[in-house]
Amino acid sequence: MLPAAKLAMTVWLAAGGEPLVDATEAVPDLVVDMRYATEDNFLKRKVYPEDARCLLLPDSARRLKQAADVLRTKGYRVKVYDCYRPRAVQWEMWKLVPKPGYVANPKFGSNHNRGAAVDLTLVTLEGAPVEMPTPFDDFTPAAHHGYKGGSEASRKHRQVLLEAMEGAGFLRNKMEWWHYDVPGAKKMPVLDVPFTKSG
Ligand SMILES: C[C@@H](N)C(=O)N[C@H](C)C(=O)O
Ligand SMILES: [Zn+2]
Repeated sequence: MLPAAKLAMTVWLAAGGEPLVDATEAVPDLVVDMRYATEDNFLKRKVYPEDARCLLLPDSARRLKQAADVLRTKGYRVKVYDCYRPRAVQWEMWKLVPKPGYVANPKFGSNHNRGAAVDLTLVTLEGAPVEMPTPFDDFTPAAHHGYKGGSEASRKHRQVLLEAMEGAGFLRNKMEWWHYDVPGAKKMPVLDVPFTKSG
């Protein structure tokens, strides 16, 4: 990769805080499907630029690599749907779904706004979809970790993902099988920087 491109992979906080890193640097086989950069999301419109990357705090990226390394040995790769999310987008989400648990109140900030949360699923090593209890951002009880319905395979996959993520120190969101936070996230600053800002 060209040095300039590598440099552009890093977003520095306007206030001089910790830089966000591109998660594909830590997890080279990461499948990136940034849903909010498409119309295939619950807002039904693009709220990110088309070239939005999966940006995370270094600690989040390190933990994601740890989980991905374990999952690979079990025959899975990780596919991310969302990583860092500008706070302005959080407000757009909250206007539509003001339900804490499913969407964090932007007044306090989502851990996505801190680069300290990731929305993800499993795919096979070849990148094929793996059955989960619900589609991404299905804000119903079927998305809860305690949900006992759906197929046995979907519950097993949810559990495989959960064990890998908790093994790497992530914390589950009990209402969304796809959402994980890093511990201590709330101490990190809420951000509203673009996906491409560097240096
Ligand atoms: C909107 C959904 N993908 C999500 O990330 N929800 C959590 C609770 C959040 O907004 O932080
Ligand atoms: Zn999330």
